[in-house]
Amino acid sequence: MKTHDVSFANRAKFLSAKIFCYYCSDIGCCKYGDYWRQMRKICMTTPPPLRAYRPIWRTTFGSIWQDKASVLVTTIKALASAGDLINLTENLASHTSSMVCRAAFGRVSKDNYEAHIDNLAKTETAIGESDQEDLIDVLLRVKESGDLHFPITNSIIKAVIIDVFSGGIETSTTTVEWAMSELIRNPRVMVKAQSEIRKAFIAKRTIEETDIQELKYLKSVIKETLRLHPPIPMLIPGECRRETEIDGYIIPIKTRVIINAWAIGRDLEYWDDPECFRPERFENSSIDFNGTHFEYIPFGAGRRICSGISFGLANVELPLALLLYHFDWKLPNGLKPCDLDVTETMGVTAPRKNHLHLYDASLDASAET
Ligand code: HEM
Repeated sequence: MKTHDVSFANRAKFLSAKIFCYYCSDIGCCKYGDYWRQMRKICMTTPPPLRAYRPIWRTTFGSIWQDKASVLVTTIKALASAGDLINLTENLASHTSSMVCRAAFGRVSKDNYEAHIDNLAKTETAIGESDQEDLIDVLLRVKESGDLHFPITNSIIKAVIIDVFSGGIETSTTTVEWAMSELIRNPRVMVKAQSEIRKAFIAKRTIEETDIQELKYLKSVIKETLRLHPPIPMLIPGECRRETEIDGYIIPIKTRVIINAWAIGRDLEYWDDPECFRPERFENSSIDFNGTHFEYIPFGAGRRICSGISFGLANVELPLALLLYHFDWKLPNGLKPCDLDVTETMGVTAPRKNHLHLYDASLDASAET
């Protein structure tokens, strides 16, 4: 991934990607080259006011972020006060999808795709000027600006939206779901994480992004979760672009390459007691998921590293912090932490096989006092 990254920067071709991603015209599945470079630049690297991911950024760190998070808390509080068992998996999936929909479609429902085109014709603001624009608006404006080596079509816009949906929803939901599972299985870590958050958030009316950045232990909990449960355990399969020699082996062109990030994160050669959930291993450690530490690659590495890391993390940090701040989670039916089923599903992503059901014990505690 370090020395030969460019040789393996193509994606393996799948019929499903051809169908779902408009002949692989999205960023995640397209061939490495100038088209990929243009699309990644439009989404990420142009100055912030112009970049297409800007509405994602604004949604994540703006007031919508707070509103959606408070809906999550209110919904769960209502279920908890009725004494219901809470299906955390479903609630988290619904929260993350509504964040992603807001960033992609704005207030207009997806059925009104044509309304975005009408809006574009009516308004005269330049790209990035309006604070109301969503991802589709920005992409349509980039398309209209015309100054591109590979002109953007409506199909390309749809393919980029598919990337945001397929890359953005299940990954973050799965991460929070596994973090909650590991915290339930490790009560010591749960207590430590909750006390950090409760100390930091006490007397705060709203939680800002900067408040989350202060939560050092929570960040280690998330890193440890991504080590043991990388949401895309085999990354996105790559394809060899030119014959390459590695350690005396000749890798022929078009060889499909699958990298097992799940196994790398549990490799005894690099990790002490790898099966143990111990966030402290990341304290005073420079190991990060930015693609430069090859023993830890939950977002991949090299040229094709995930382009949505900030959005993905924000969609993990805030809901997890709020779940730990507002509720005291317990397993139902007197189950012990070690009884929690942690079977994974097989697939592109690896969520829990069974939904995570917990109940809020804070009401029991207040009833006793
Ligand atoms: C916790 C959240 C997330 C995780 C763990 C994650 C993980 C990954 C991984 C493992 C890859 C493949 C990297 C490789 O093959 O080397 C990837 C690629 C990608 N991700 Fe994410 N992702 C997350 C969130 C997001 C979000 C929120 C978006 C969109 C806004 C996104 C968009 C993409 C795209 C477009 C690619 C393809 C990049 C390329 O081929 O150039 N991801 N992600």
